[in-house]
Parts: sequence; structure tokens; C-alpha cells
Amino acid sequence: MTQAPVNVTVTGAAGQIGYALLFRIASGQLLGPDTPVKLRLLEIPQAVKAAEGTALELEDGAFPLLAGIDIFDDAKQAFAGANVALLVGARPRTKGMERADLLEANGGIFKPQGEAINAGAADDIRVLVVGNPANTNALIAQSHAPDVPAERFTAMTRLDHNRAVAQLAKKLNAPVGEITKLTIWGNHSASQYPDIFHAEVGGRNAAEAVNDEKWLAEEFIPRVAKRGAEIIEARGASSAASAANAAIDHIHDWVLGTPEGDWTSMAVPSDGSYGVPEGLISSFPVRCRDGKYEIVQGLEINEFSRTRIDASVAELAEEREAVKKLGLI
Ligand SMILES: NC(=O)C1=CN([C@@H]2O[C@H](COP(=O)(O)OP(=O)(O)OC[C@H]3O[C@@H](n4cnc5c(N)ncnc54)[C@H](O)[C@@H]3O)[C@@H](O)[C@H]2O)C=CC1
Ligand SMILES: O=C([O-])CC(=O)C(=O)O
Repeated sequence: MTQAPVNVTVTGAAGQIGYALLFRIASGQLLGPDTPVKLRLLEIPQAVKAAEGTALELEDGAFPLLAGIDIFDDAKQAFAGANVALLVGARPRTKGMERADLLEANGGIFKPQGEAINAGAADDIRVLVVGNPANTNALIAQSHAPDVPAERFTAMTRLDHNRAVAQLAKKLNAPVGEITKLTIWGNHSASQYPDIFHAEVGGRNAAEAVNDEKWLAEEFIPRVAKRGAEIIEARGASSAASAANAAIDHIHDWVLGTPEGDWTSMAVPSDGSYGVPEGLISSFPVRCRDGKYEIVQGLEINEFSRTRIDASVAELAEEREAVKKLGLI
């Protein structure tokens, strides 16, 4: 071990994503093979026992990089000293619940968590919101953490990004490792827009290699955007290991950098780039270096893309209005 342990707070630790995520963090896949980690797990009181069970299993993994595990049912304690916060726990939509009910229920979770991050997280805190509706939950948490730089609050569209890379590779009969510069724009919802116009396959433009706008509009985009529902239908439960994998990728790249000549997709507070209203937490193409991300600038957006980006961004703006009305931001 070459450095002091990094405190990683994970909420919803006893859930299905948590179960897949914690072992990957403990094994060093989040922050690299030289960085020890201390896990700080947050759960609701009824699920603390299950989190304790997972902690026993983590102990049984004898992970050399795992420097400690603490379990909390209090957000202030869980986020104290956190360097990385993975906000996975959220209130799922249940029968008869309207979207506003869902936003309100999640406001009850992400408002106090934002306040707790503001009160006690480390100066270098980086936050990834996974729990749905992820972009707007991130906005709620961010708005209750005025002392934390706004850009430290991000939401996960990396699963969508990875899904799109895999579908494109399949279509082109190419290894996934040859697909670069793909972008997810907008909201982590069915309105998201996976954009292949700047993507490359082995250095060649991917849209030209596909050369099939019907496939793009009628198969690729809906398949990626509705993949979450496809998994639920097949598995009887929502994506868990793939979501955990994407959370690992998101933080790994943010801290350690995106590969040279490539970029990734992250939902980050808009600075107005590409006409996305400032402050909305929207997915963009981003490059990461030296622990910071920046939105890739200067991409030409064609008509096909513009309409779809605008539609997803409009949905984000509506969600922001809805949580404003509910007094959550
Ligand atoms: N952004 C993305 O790409 C994806 C997001 N998701 C979302 O991730 C979330 C978690 O998914 P799963 O792990 O499958 O759900 P799950 O229901 O298995 O686990 C959620 C856990 O969160 C806990 N929890 C609830 N309120 C909490 C609070 N206030 N503080 C701490 N913990 C709390 C619950 O006790 C439960 O253990 C869901 O909202 C899901 O929709 C899932 C897949 C992909
Ligand atoms: O669709 C869901 O409920 C879970 C999710 O966010 C995804 O798999 O992308």
C-alpha cells in the first residue's frame, strides 16, 4: 500500500447493485491497485443487518486494499470524511405512484444526503448518483450542498454508454475495444440519445460504417434507451451487476482519466454547452484528466441528433420544474 486510504461512501449498500459494487471496490477496481479504501455503508435501519452480512462477506474476501468497513443508518455520519460518494439507494416507483410522487419520495432521501455531504465530506468529494431518477436526484443533492463545487455532483449514464458500445460493436461485428467516442446525451431515461455520429470503429467513422439510418432510428436508439426494461423483463429484476460495473467505470475514469483518443459519457451540470440550459445535470461527452472532467467541445451536431438531444433535455427541464414546485431545490 502506497497511500492513505480513500473513504468511499456507498448508499443502498444492502441492495442488489450494492452487493455487486462493494466487492469490486474492495478489490481495487474503483481507484486502482495502489489505493487502499475504507468503505462507509449507508442503509435504512431495516436493512442495516443485511449490510452487516455483506460486510462479513467482504471480510472473507481478505482484500489487501480494504482498510475498513463501517455501517451507518445516519447520513451525516456516513458522509463524514467521504472522498467518493456513490448514491445508489433510492425509492423505486411502486404501483399507483405518479412521477411527482417518485420525485417527492426521492427528495426525502437526496435532500438530507446533500446536506450531509455539505456538512462533512472531504474537500475533494466526488459524487455519483445512480439511484433513479438519477439526473434529478443529483440536482436535488447538489442544491443542498452549496459549499461543495457544483461540478462534483454527477449522475450515471455510463451504463447507457456501455450498452450502446456493445450494441454498436455487435452490429459492426467488431470488438468492443475498437469502439471509441460514442456519446449519450440528456437524461438517464427512455428519452436519452445515444449518438454514433462522432463514434469510431477502429479509427473509422461508425455512422458511415453502419450506413443504415433505419437501423439507427428504429433499432439501435430504442434498444439502448429501453435496455433497462428489457433486462427487467428477462431477469425479473433491474440491472445490477452491469450497473455496478458502470459505476466503477464512471469513478475510475473521473479519478484516473479517460484513455487517450477517447471520451466517455457522464451526466454533469451543464455550463450551457451544446445549448443545454445551464445547471441541468445532463449527459455529455466528457474527457477526464488529472482528476477533473471537461465537456468535449466543438462537435458538430446534425439535425437528426439536435432533435433528439433537445427532447431529452426538455424532459430534464420539466423534472427540474417539478422538483422546484415541490420545494426540493
Ligand atoms: N443510473 C443507472 O444507470 C441505473 C440506476 N439504477 C437505480 O439504482 C437504484 C438502486 O437499484 P438496486 O440496487 O437494484 O435497488 P435495491 O432496491 O435492490 O436496493 C436499494 C437499496 O437502497 C436502500 N435505501 C433506500 N433508501 C435509502 C436511504 N435513504 N439511504 C440509504 N439506503 C437507502 C434500500 O434499503 C435498498 O437496500 C434504483 O433507483 C435503480 O432504479 C439501476 C440501474 C441502472
Ligand atoms: O430501468 C431501470 O429501472 C433501471 C435502470 O435505470 C437501467 O437499467 O438503466
